[in-house]
Amino acid sequence: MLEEIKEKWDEILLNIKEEHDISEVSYRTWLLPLIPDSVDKDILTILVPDSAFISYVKKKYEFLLKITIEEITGFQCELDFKLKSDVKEPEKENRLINVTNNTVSQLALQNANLNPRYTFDTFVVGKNNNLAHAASLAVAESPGEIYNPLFIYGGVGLGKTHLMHSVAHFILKNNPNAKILYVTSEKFTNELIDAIRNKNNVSTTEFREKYRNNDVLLIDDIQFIIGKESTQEEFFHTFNALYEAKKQIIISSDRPPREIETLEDRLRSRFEWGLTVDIQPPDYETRMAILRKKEELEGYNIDNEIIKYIATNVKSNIRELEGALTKIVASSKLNNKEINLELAEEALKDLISPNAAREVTPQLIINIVSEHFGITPLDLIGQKRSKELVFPRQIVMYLCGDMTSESLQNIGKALGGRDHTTIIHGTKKIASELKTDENLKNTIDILKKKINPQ
Ligand SMILES: Nc1ncnc2c1ncn2[C@@H]1O[C@H](COP(=O)(O)OP(=O)(O)OP(=O)(O)O)[C@@H](O)[C@H]1O
Repeated sequence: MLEEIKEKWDEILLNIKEEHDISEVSYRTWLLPLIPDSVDKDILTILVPDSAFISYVKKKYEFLLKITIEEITGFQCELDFKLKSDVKEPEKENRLINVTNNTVSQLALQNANLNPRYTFDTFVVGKNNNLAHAASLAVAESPGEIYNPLFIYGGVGLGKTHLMHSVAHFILKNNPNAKILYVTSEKFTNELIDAIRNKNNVSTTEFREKYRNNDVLLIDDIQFIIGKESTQEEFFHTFNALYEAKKQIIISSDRPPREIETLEDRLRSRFEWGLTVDIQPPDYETRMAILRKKEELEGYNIDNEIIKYIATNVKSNIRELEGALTKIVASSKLNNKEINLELAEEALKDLISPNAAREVTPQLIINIVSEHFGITPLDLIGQKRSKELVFPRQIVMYLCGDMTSESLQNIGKALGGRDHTTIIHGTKKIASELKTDENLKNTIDILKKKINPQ
């Protein structure tokens, strides 16, 4: 019987997918990895790659597997799920998940505050994020039902935001009317400050409605509400209201709840009610797969040697990994030169040099501030004077004065060759606004923590 089941296994899995309308990503995550291993009397043993998800696969797919096996092979059986690594050597694998028809409307994405590029299809699964990916997918399939809250933690630029948005996309695709809101903890805090002061005529009641009236609330970088008592208090009530109504909450942080020292105990324990999963830095194979995926998405055509060079040298941050690829392509276009190893080495010398590590420099501040405000470093140091650029530029001036020992001349130089009087003016302006503007204080606080996380 085992032979027949093995022979027809693909057919069985595909049948489940088609008959029960299982999405491509769920099919690849839960069903494709299942392996029929042995038959003993009427018990079929199936191998599962991850222990944390045996119970999920059982709950969601055991019945479907049983009836489909019977339908296709005539074998009436009970199923026993075993961990693959207990039986066989684990395999190395990176799965590129390709789901094409993305039908979530632009408006729904905007309302929920989602990045259209951050979906499960563009997320590369490797050993470093396997569990976080599977947990996110399980939540996307059954929001509010299994892991609530889902708490995802990991270092800078490792894909926490990408995963959170993927869950939201998936839910919106299945249910376009789902009410979903993604927000950073900075935005949550600033809106709360505004509501308490009744700025822009937003009352605390409206604030509460906005956050509590959701099917799914995604809150990013929760570590930044640490130490802010009134925000923690408000978030506590938001959490309770959503949780009691069985609405899904997904939280990200740079560390697990137990390591967020100033987090109130009542929040810490609530964060641990659901499932906590981490994302680690990617291994070499995953870095290669991410670079290839990026290459494919952007339509680049880059020699394998160059991809290997980047994957070997940029290790701990996926944002930097992607940035390295973009930098090489930009450098080739700008200098009108073919991409080769020499050009790659030159383009990445700052990133890869051993001294490039975490010293607070004007360049680091420029990079972090521009990312925070969603502008490019080139625009930030450029000559345009629109409000969206002037404000972050002045913040950079202020932070360079506060966090580095660079001279005004050097700060001006890093900011595209500006005069020292401009730097003094910008710095003073921010310092004076800081005296009265709570939102700005919160933003500067967060930027400082991003620049110097210790
Ligand atoms: N597994 C992955 N596959 C493909 N792209 C990835 C993956 N992980 C991260 N990325 C990409 O890396 C970049 C950084 O990811 P993201 O912003 O999600 O990180 P983060 O962990 O939220 O960072 P931060 O701590 O700064 O908030 C994004 O462009 C994202 O698409």
